Formats: sequence, structure tokens, C-alpha cells
Amino acid sequence: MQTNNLGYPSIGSHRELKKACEAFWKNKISETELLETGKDIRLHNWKLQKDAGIDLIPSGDFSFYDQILDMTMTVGAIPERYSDLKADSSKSALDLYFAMARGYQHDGLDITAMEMTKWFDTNYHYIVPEFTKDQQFKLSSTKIFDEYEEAKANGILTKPVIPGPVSYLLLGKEKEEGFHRIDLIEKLIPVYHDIFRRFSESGVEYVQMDEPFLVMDLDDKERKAFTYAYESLHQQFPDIKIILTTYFGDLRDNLKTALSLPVDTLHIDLVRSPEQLDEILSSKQLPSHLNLSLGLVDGRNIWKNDFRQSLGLIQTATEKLGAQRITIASSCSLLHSPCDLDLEKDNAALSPEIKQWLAFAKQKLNEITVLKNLSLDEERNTAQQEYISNINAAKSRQTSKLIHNPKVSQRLNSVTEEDFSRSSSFPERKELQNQLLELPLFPTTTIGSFPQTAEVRKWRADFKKGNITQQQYETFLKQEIEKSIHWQEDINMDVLVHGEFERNDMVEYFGEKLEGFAFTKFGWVQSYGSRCVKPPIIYGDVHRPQPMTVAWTAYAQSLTDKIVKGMLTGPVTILQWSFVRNDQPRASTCQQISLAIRDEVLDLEKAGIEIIQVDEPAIREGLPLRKSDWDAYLKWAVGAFKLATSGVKDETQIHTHMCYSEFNDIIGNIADMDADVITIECSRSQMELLDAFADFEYPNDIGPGVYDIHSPRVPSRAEMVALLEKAKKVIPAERLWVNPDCGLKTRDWKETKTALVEMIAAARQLRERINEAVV
Ligand SMILES: Nc1nc2c(c(=O)[nH]1)N[C@@H](CNc1ccc(C(=O)N[C@@H](CCC(=O)N[C@@H](CCC(=O)N[C@@H](CCC(=O)O)C(=O)O)C(=O)O)C(=O)O)cc1)CN2
Ligand code: MET
Ligand SMILES: [Zn+2]
Repeated sequence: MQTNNLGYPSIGSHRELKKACEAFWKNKISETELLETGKDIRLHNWKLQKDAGIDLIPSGDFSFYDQILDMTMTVGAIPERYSDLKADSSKSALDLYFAMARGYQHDGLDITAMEMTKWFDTNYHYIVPEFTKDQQFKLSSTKIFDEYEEAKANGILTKPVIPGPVSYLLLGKEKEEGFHRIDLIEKLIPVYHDIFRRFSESGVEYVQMDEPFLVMDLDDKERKAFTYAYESLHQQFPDIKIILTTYFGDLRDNLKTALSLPVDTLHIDLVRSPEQLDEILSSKQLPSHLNLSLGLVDGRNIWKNDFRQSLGLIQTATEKLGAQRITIASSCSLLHSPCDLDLEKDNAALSPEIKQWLAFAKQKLNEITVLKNLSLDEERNTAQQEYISNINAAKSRQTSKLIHNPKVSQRLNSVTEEDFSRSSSFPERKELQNQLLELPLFPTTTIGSFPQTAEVRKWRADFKKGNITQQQYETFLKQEIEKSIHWQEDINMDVLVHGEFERNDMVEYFGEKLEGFAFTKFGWVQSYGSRCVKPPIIYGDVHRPQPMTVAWTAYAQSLTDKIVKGMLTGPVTILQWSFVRNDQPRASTCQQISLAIRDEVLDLEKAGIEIIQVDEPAIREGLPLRKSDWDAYLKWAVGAFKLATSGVKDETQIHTHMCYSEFNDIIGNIADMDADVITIECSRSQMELLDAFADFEYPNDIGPGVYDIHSPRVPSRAEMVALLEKAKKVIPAERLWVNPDCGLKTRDWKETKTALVEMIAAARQLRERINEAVV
């Protein structure tokens, strides 16, 4: 019996990599220094895993930005627009790499970034590979080999991890018509042969090949690509042991394909789907040589493993296959977990009672080994203490007084059907809102946040450390709000925002104000590139003890005669971006959050706020990976939004915002949410997304984002006018809003100011064109 870890966070337990990358981008440290930081993190992680007793330790899982972008470099799928940069001998491979991730606007070059999108149903984002019809692949990076050798030189034999060829292709996007990316498999496989040849020369024993698409709906062509790819690799390199790795779901109708592939080990996610174990063990197709890696320790949540349940599953598997053929593993990469619970020792916001229920990445490594020891040693001599304390922690959680709040269940029981819909239809509401709000055609607005500068963060850090008083902190925030309101008035913005300066994060901030949530100090998880989040932990019933945003919004509104839009995070997004309790259905937790947001919406309305935005950027992310599971999810997720927003008067305008979303398949459900206005991310895909809204005849108002806020690149007025003209072709002018793709918190003021002035000028130009047409 072996132990296996699928991947470890690259970011560092104190976000060393984030800090080094951002310093490098600002030219504050050299490339050598950045590379050195990467090396230190890798070594630290490998040693940690070795000391924890992990047999199959990953290498190649470390990344300066994203593992899929790393693979794009490895197979040489570098889009044409970077060729000047690539040919420029004064630029390093790392410069090219970051240009692909973030765009490049220096030395007279102006190159857009590659698209970024959600990694399955997580809050991690990857860089989308771009493919052309005559796409060429060529082994172009030695990173994966270098890291294997680096570990070996330090006395650690590792298991290289690479995305499997089928998933790699399916994660990408065709950049021209006339082919399907899966057709490129025959061109791609020779590069995998080159990779395996090098592995073989270096004496690599195991290779982890991630094929998460095996838990998705596949067609026959895609299944055949699996067979082709893995048979080809096995034929050429029969001695390399492949661990075919699936996660985030179950194999279902792809089981037969998975079991037919010539691999050494199949890894399955038993956290998401413990039921699939029986199905696999009883399958007639299960080959007698195949080993199973049991993904038992949850890489996606922070609760301690339930040893009793895991040992049951291990026993079932060993009885059937024998301990020799079983590996104990994390369910997926630990990339999605915070690094180390031990860092929380002085955290007053995490009581010892709650802390004993938790395990972060480092603790999870230990759980993997302890599970192995417990299952090999039936007398439990070696891990007796760990077993007892695990069982006690589970008991303490089941019976804790912290979890259940009778007031919350009473409130839930009193919810009625009417609470889920607005009193009047959209056209009726729109007329009343037009009269009240008096907005021009193509109203301009932003998505909520303004730059979270180092200064803003420093004030907050000082306040949290007790270096300044609450009053000093609040005075500072008020000044920031005042500056932002007056500036928005000066540039002629139509609907203003207060700027979200008081928020550390759009989810963590609300978590901190709600009961039933706990927080970490160092529980950082990578979201994209150098950007991290600290997801709050929902451990108990959720309840809003008092208003959360009303004072800030009302203050902002008091400074201007223009309309200030209230800004809230929606229930599905709060759920999705938190660590969620696993002792009740997600839908129930979500409904509790809905009621808290509903109360806040009504309090904002009472305070005179006429437009309220309830952000739901994560509603698409929460969609189950299999289509047959969609309806059940959409029913409660859409319901949660409606419950949160439907209490208001007809005159109050409800906005929602979504980003990183492919809505084509769920556009009807988005319409069912019945927000008066939806702002969406659109610019990186050149308004492609709008076709879905047009085809469906989406009924309400839409603000398709006219510029990409994830890149420091400033868009031109002409570019935005062109995008708006494109939008106008499919959405009637009376229903179009003008706004960026998302909030501006990650940008600097300098770029923000130029871009928004240009955006408002673009809206003005559209209005003038319409007036001219009328005259
Ligand atoms: N939860 C969440 N998920 C999301 C998004 C989002 O906004 N939130 N947006 C989409 C894209 N993802 C994103 C994820 C993170 C960030 C982001 O900006 N993160 C910040 C951290 C935000 C934060 O929590 N800030 C805290 C802590 C800031 C900090 O680092 N403070 C320093 C001290 C600063 C000083 O002394 O000067 C420290 O703790 O060391 C605060 O402002 O209070 C970062 O990585 O830099 C942006 C987008 C999708 N998913
Ligand atoms: C990831 S969606 C962000 C919405 C939020 N209101 C902001 O502007 O930052
Ligand atoms: Zn957004």
C-alpha cells in the first residue's frame, strides 16, 4: 500500500510566490531572485511531503502562474501574436510566459493576454490554450524534467505530474473555424512521446497524468481519443507507470473507457463520489493488474477527514483487490487548500473548538499517511492516538452548540412562495424605474470596486493589528469614498459606486459580518496568478446580526445628487467562495445566506438606495460538471438569488453581475433570476457571449463589459465604441448599459482613470450617433 499526493500549493504558506512575482513585475527584484524563491518553495514542499511519509510526491506541480500555461509552454503551443516577443533575444522565456498570462504593453508592443477561465467548478483560474487548424506542437520547455532532477538532487524521487493529452486539448479553445481541437490529438501525442522518452532516460518510475475530463460528459470521438493516446504511450513506453488521475466527480458512463486504458493505476475522487468505489470494484471490466488510488482526503475543503468512513472504504477496496493494489491519496491537488493550520495558533477568530475540526494542506498529508498506517495495522498500535483524537473531533462537531441556531430554522420555515418573486413584471418595473431614475441612453456605471491600493491595504492592516483606532480607519475610508464620489461626478459617470474600500474581499467581508462563519489569518488559496483569496469557513447556521453595508452606502449617497448603487455579494457566490459545512446540503446553507442578504437589501432600500447590485459571479462556477445534474442545482441557486432580491418595491432597480462565465447553456435560468440589469464579462471574447443573450432574446437590461480589467492594458475609446456597436446589433439600445468587465480593485488609479474617462466618451459617442440618426 502506497501513499499519494496529487499536488501541493505553489503560493507558499506566507504567499512568498505572490510577493516575489508582484515585485518582479514591478522591476523591484531580478529574474534570478524570482527563480530562487520558486526553488525554495519547491524544496520546502517536497521535504514536507517526504517527512509526512508520502510515497508518491508530485513534481512539476509548482507553477509561477498556472500549470496549464506551463503545459502550453512545454508543448510549444505559443500563439502567433507573441512571435516577436519570442524572437527577441533580450527577453527571457519567463518574460514570454508572463506576457501570455498578463498581456504586454511595453517597448512599442501591445499584445493582449491569453484568455483565462474557471478551472472546472473551482475558484482557481487557468490560462486557456489557443489552437489553430494547422496547430504545430513541439517540445519547447524543460521545466518538468528540470524539476524532477532538482528534487532528485535533493534526495527526493518524485512522480512528475502533467495534464493528460485529452484534457489538455479539451481545456483549450479553437481560434478559427473548421476543426475540432480533439482532432489535434495525433499531432500532440508525438510531444508526449518526447516527454516520456526523457522521463525514461531519467529513470522516472511513475507519471501522474491528470484527465479530469473523464468525469465530464464525453462523446465517442473524445473517448476514442483517450484510447488512442494511452495505447500509443503504453506501446512505446511500457515501463513507465501511468497514474491516470480523475477528480471532481465520478466516472459514470466513462468508466468502461477508463478501465480499458493500459495504465498502472487509476485515481478516483471518493470525496465527491464515494459510491463509485463499489461500481468500479464490481465492474467486469476491472483489469486484474489495475491498481486503484483512493482519493479520500478532501483537497477542496478544510474539514478533518472522517477516519471511520475512510477506513471503511479502504477495507472494501483491500478485501477485493488486496492491500498491494491500493494507494491512499488526496482527492485532488491540495492547490485548493490553505497551507498550514499550525499558523493559526494565535488566531482569536478561530476558536480551539472549531480548530480541532480542521485540516489544511500540511495536516492533510499527515492524514493520508495515518490512514495507511491505520488500515495496515488492524490493532491500531502505530496510530492509536491519531485515531482516537479523530473520532473525538468528529463527535465534538456532531454535538457542538455552535452549529445549530433555532432562530434560523424558524425563519427558514416561514419562507413562502411569494418571497421568491418581484410583485410586477419587468416591463412594468422598468417604466417606474425610468421615471424615478431618469438615466440617459447607454447609462454608464462600474462594477463596484475601485483600486485596492497598497495604501488602503496598509490602513486596514494597521487597524487589524491595533496600530490605529477604528475611528482613524473609518475617517480614512470616508475620505477615500468622498474622493471617489467626486471624481465619478467630475467625469460624468451616470450611476456611481462607493468603491468597496472597506472590503478585504467581496466574500470574506460579508463572512466577517455574519454569524456562522470563522476566519483564518493565513488560510490563503491561489485564485489566479499571484492573486489569492482567504475563503471564510461556514461552520454553523448563518444569520445577520446587524446591517453590513448600509452605513457606507448611505454615506456615499449623502455626498451626491446622483444615484449611488448599493453593492452586495449574492448568496450563491458567498457559498461557492467559502469553505462550506459538509453536514447539511449546500442548498440549505445557501438559503440561510439568502435570507441574510435579503434583509440587507431591504435595509439599503429603507436607507434610500434606489439601485442595488447583488453580485453572482460564481453562479456558473457552481454548475455541476454533468448536465444531468444541472436542473437540481439551478433550481436552488436561482431561487437563492430571487429570495435575496425579491423583497423590494418595483421602483428599486436590482442589478446583478457575473464574470468568467459561459452562459450559452443556462441563459434561460439567468433570465429567470429576473434582475433588472445584468452586467457581464464580455471583452476578452469580443462580445462573443452576447450571441447567447440575443439568440435567447434575453428580456431585461444588459451591460456587456467593454474592457478587460484583468490586464494592466488600457483600452482605446475606438475599441470600446466598436464593441458597443457590436453589442447594439444584438441588444436594443434602450436596454444597453456601458461598463467594464468586472470590478477595478486589482488595477491602479492611473489606468483606471484613463480607461473610465475613455469609456464614458465612448458612451457619449454612441448617444450622439443615435441623435444624429434621429435628426
Ligand atoms: N473570493 C473571491 N473570489 C474571486 C474574486 C474575488 O474578488 N473574490 N474575483 C474573481 C477573480 N479572483 C480574484 C481573487 C483575488 C483577488 C485579489 O485581489 N486578492 C488580493 C487579496 C485580497 C485580500 O484579501 N486583501 C486583504 C489582505 C491584503 C494583504 O495582503 N495585506 C498584507 C498587509 C498589507 C500591508 O501591511 O501593507 C498582508 O496581509 O500581508 C485586505 O485588503 O485586507 C491579492 O491576492 O492580493 C482578485 C481577484 C474570481 N474569484
Ligand atoms: C468578481 S466579481 C466582482 C464584483 C465586485 N462588486 C467588484 O467590483 O469587485
Ligand atoms: Zn466580476
